[in-house]
Amino acid sequence: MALLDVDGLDAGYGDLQIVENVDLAVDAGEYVTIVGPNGAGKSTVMKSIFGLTTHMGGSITFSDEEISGYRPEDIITTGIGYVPQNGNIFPSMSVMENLEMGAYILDEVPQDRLDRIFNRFPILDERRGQTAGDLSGGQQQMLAMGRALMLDPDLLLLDEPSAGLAPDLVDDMFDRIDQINEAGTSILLVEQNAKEALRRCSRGYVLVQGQNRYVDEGDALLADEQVRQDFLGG
Ligand SMILES: Nc1ncnc2c1ncn2[C@@H]1O[C@H](COP(=O)(O)OP(=O)(O)OP(=O)(O)O)[C@@H](O)[C@H]1O
Repeated sequence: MALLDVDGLDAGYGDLQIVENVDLAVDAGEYVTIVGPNGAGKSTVMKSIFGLTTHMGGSITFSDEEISGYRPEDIITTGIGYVPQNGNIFPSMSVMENLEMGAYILDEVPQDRLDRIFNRFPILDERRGQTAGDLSGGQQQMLAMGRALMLDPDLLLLDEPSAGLAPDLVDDMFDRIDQINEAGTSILLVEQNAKEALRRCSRGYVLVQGQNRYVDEGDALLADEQVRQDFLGG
C-alpha cells in the first residue's frame, strides 16, 4: 500500500473541472515528480491533496486514511506538509517567528526540530531575527521549507521550489530536496524544470490537460523519445 494513493481524482475550482481521473502514488520514502506543460493542472493536483480545491470525484488516501474532503488544517495533522509556490512565508514576521508558526498546532515549539532545520539551512540560523520579507528569494524558499518541516511531515508537497531562483541557486535547491528525502521524508514535487526534476526523482508523472499522459521512472521518461520531443524540448 502506497503512503499516498490518489485514485481517479476529479477536481477543480467551483464548478470548473481542471483535473480528470488522475491516478498518482507516492510510496514511503519515495521522491515523485509531476511535470507537464503550463496550465496542465500540476499545481491543482497538489492543491487537491492538501484540500484546497473542489473535490469532484475519486479518492485520496494517506496512510490508509481517506483524506479527500478534509480541510488543510486537518490534513497537516495527518503528516502532510505543503509548500505553495507563492505566499509561503509571513513577510513581516522574523525568520524565527515564521518557523514557530510552522509548529502552531503543537503545544510547544519542538527545539530539536528547530535545531535540525537550522542545521540544514545555516543561513536561517544566521538570520533568525531578520524580517522574512527582507530575505532573498532562495532564502525565503528555504524558510518556507523549514516552516513545513517543523511538523516533521511524512510527505512534503513542494510546488515549483525553483521558480524565480537565479540559475546558480537552482542546483542547490534540488540538492536540499535530495537531502530532505534522504533523511526519510517522502517528496511530491511539481516542477517547471522538468529535466532536472526527472533526473532527481525515482518516479515521474507527465500531466497534460488535467490527465495523466505518462508514468514511469524518472530516467525512463528522460530517455523516452516522445516525452523528450513533446515535453522536454527535444
Ligand atoms: N484558483 C483558481 N480558480 C480558477 N481556475 C484556476 C485557479 N487556479 C488555477 N486555475 C486554472 O487551472 C488550470 C491549471 O492550473 P495549474 O496551476 O494547476 O496548472 P500547472 O500545470 O500547475 O501550471 P503552471 O506550470 O503554469 O503553474 C489553469 O487553466 C488555471 O488557469
